[in-house]
Amino acid sequence: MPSRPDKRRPHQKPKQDAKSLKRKREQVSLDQLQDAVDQFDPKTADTTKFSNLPLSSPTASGIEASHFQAPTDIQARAIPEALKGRDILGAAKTGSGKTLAFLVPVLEKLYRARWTEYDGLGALIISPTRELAVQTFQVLTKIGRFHSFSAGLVIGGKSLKEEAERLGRMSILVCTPGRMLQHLDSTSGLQVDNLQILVLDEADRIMDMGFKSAVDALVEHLPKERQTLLFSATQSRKVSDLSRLSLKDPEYIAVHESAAASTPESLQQHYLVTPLASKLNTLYGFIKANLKSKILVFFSSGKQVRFAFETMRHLRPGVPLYHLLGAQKQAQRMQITSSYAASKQACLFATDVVARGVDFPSVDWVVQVDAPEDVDTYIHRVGRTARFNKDGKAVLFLDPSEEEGMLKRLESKKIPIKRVNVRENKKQAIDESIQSMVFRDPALKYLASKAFISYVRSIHLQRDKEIFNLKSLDLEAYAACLGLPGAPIIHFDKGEDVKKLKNMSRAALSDSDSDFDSEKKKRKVRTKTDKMFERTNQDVLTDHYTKLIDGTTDRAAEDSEDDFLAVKRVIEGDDFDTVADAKTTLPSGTKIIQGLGGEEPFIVDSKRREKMLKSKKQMLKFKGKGDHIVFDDEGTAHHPYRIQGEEDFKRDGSAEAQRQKFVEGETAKVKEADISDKALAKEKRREKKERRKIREAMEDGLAPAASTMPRLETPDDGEDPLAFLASLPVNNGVHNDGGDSSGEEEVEQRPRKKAKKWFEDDSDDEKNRKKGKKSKSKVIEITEEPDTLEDYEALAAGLLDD
Ligand SMILES: Nc1ncnc2c1ncn2[C@@H]1O[C@H](COP(=O)(O)OP(=O)(O)OP(=O)(O)O)[C@@H](O)[C@H]1O
Repeated sequence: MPSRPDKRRPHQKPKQDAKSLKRKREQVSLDQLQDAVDQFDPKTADTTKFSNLPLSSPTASGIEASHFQAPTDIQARAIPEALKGRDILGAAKTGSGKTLAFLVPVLEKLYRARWTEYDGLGALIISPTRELAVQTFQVLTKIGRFHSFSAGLVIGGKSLKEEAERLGRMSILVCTPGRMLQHLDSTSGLQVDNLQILVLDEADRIMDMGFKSAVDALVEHLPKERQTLLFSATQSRKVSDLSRLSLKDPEYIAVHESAAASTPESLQQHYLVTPLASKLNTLYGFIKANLKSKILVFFSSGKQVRFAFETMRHLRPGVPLYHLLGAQKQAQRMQITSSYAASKQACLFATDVVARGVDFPSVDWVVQVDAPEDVDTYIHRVGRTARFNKDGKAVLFLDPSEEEGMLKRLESKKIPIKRVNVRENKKQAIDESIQSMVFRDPALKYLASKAFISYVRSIHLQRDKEIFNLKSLDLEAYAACLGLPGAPIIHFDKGEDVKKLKNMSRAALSDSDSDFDSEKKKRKVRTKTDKMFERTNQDVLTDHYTKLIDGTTDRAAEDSEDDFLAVKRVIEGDDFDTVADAKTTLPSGTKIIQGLGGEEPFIVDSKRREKMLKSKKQMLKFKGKGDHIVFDDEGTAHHPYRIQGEEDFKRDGSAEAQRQKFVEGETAKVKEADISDKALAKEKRREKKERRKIREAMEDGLAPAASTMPRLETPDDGEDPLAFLASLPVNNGVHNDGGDSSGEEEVEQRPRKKAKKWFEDDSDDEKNRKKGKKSKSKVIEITEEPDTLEDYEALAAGLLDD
């Protein structure tokens, strides 16, 4: 029997063949690509076009689709070296295209390694700020659109768990250092053992004091066998930094070293000398004179930014105003960044959070109201304009005391800067408007004091004392220009902390300018009280700050912020002359316990003292020493009799005289008691008489006259129960119709029952009275129990009468 042909085999074979053929073809092209890279010599090769570079087709297509044609200097030199697998230290002016210089090698490295999502993390790109990380990620998604890698952004703003779930399958991550470290420490699915390439954008910033610990810890997680690329406009060749990152024989590519300056030639740089107290006037005048421009204004801290923004906003200069600082929420930061980026004419007040790397299109002016901490910061700030061969202008405001030192520093880096003066007719004075605004708005006053404190603090912590000298600044005038009635007194910390702070860059010191700051915040445990205090201060001035602003603060007042919950003053018992005095002085609810032995009163004004109150042992001293007393046969307590000594007895006079004195005293006491007893008996008799009259009137069916009614305690509702009773038809006895007894009936019956509680039978009595006969009953009606001796006598007499 002929065997049946296997129909599956012929089908499978071509498929397998096609797959292996495809794989083979890919391998061949990868080998060719690798050969091209190896043979590419940037010094001799033509690098004027991207198409001349040895790049894979997905990367080349991505670059073309993003409309990049010719590589910039840094790109032309760095990309071929990086493609060869070398570590790079890249330094190029701001806006010269460094982002592409490291993104292209990243894509190519993973492409040539045929990286898949199952290989773990292949490339890690670290940025110092969230804004820069977002921007880098956007460029990556643009030029990498024809690749099949998965890429992620790790900058915080979402929950760690939410981010962690997605990290496991990412091939490329763009991150900020602090957040990435958190994931490396806690996210189990994140596999970094295979990491191929590490990139540090703005490397000098990432390697400085502010990020030092985070970066060192982060690098410890990564494998040593990897390629490392470091890029910045202000790159250093510090050996210590290179060893920290285990760079191997790195290629130093600096495209501006031979050039005249480290800033773009298309950038016009100016400075003007304006005293610290006039800076806001000058800024306002500047904005008013450049309403058709896109302006970026730098301040040294978030507090400065907020104060300037809030005041200028009220003055309506005639251009959209934005403000950006690290303390804002991530979504708000992103929204402001994109709104400002899209604007043609606008003014953004910002901290150094956007000083580095951020690529706002077409910024006309960069204004530095507060001087930068060093020349590098200056270069990065002014680098937000005149990007990629476009024109741009920058102006730096300097206090007269800062001029000399700052110019010296700028000259050392060959920065061409010219002095300019503000035209008289362009000067604006907004001091008075600010003063009245601050006077009216306590929140603004609070902000002004914070701005003052943070500025003075930042100057105090500056490392370069040749430029920044606190003593030469007119702080009173500065406080006045912020609308404050006087310069707040500031106490600076001493010792270790200051040393640490001085080593830190000012960017790191300003509020949350970077990822580092959020790390600092995380480390500091904030209690509910802290949060409550922060909240309170947002719109209400505390006493402390009122004093601070009024300039009346002293060290004790300063300290009050620290001991928010501490007992300010312990009230001692002897703070008051009498207990009554204490009661009127202390808040209601305070307990005061007077010791029996004449001790000072115990005042319960705190939890601790209240607790003490519960301790019997502690309270013993307030009970006094106790007195010895005896009880007589009648149970009355009195001091025990003691036999008087003979001498004491003689001192009181003769025995007869003492006896007489005693008799007289006792007689007087008896007389006194007799008078009061008689008065009491008289009153009782009168009451008894009145009660009898009422009873008789009721029994005869007559309402008693109001005047004859005895005064009874009225219930709370003010109704006299007797008056109520009198208004009812008197039934001459118990009303009972045999039906349901209503409430009224109950009320009616009650007094009768009470009055006759001792009655044996009232029917006979009634009959006898009606017949005018004298009752023969032996039962005597006793309406009241006898109280006094006289009552008993009267009762006895009645019995005898019978
Ligand atoms: N080859 C290129 N062709 C055209 N434009 C380019 C090219 N490379 C970069 N650019 C543009 O130049 C601008 C600046 O690029 P990039 O942000 O990479 O500069 P940078 O050197 O990183 O600046 P910084 O030092 O401020 O971070 C961007 O708008 C970018 O789109």
